[in-house]
Amino acid sequence: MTQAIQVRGLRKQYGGVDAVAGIDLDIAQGEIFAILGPNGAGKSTTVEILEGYRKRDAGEVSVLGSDPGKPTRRWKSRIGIVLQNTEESPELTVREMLRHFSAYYPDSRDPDEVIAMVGLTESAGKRIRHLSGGQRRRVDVALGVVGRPELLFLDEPTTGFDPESRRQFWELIEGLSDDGTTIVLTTHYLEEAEALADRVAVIAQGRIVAEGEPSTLGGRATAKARVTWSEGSVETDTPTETVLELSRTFDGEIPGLTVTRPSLEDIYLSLIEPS
Ligand SMILES: Nc1ncnc2c1ncn2[C@@H]1O[C@H](COP(=O)(O)OP(=O)(O)OP(=O)(O)O)[C@@H](O)[C@H]1O
Repeated sequence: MTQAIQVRGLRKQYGGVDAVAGIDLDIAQGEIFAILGPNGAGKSTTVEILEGYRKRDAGEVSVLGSDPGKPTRRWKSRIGIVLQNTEESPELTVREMLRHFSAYYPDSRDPDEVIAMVGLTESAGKRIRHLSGGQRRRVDVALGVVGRPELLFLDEPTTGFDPESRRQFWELIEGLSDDGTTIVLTTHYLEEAEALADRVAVIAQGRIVAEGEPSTLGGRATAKARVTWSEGSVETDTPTETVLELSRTFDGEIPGLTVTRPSLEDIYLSLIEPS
């Protein structure tokens, strides 16, 4: 499988303190990869190094086959970036902004198509300063994808989105991924990582503490299940058997039955606990 991103032994210090303390990463072409971790864990520093915005102190990094420490114009045009706070021109309309930026790229998407992709068709003629926070975020995303990037970085993309907008955004990202775009996102929403990511990495104190598919991260798939019903609750390795027994006891439907395994959030919280 071709790798979009390869990182070995990445390190970055600020004032003698480790922000990134030796990270290895392999992200395949076409993958949706989520980077999770508490505030200050080193996510943004890592991503900014991959984007070519920050110098590393040590380590080998390859992004789309090039060293992001020596970015070329051509390489930059193959990458889309959606930062946490994009500076936009408040007096331009959404359509003007997109048209303006699309001209920078050799193979850009049609601005109106991108506006439709992010659900802003009805606001295309509005000035940016008249948009809501969530709508501005959609403009950020539109600007990130207008250049038809092979690799898209999204830094906390759905902060401030209402639940419906978030779901629409997830569909947009899945569509981009189906078209072959590699996507790297940081998020504090565990359900977002679960819904979108093929793989996740959890970073804590500058190191990767777990990596894998959301469904199996940290032994999640093999963890004990909790069977709860109206009168009790047990943890068990054999929930099916427990449910069958209960069903016999109740002679049919079990009142208030739920069977759960640890959520991604449960696993995440246990992984980032200070040891
Ligand atoms: N320019 C800088 N100068 C000095 N220290 C910095 C700088 N940028 C980040 N740091 C420090 O490096 C560490 C990692 O920060 P980073 O922004 O990478 O974390 P993060 O995981 O992205 O956090 P968040 O979830 O809050 O965005 C933190 O301790 C932070 O204070």
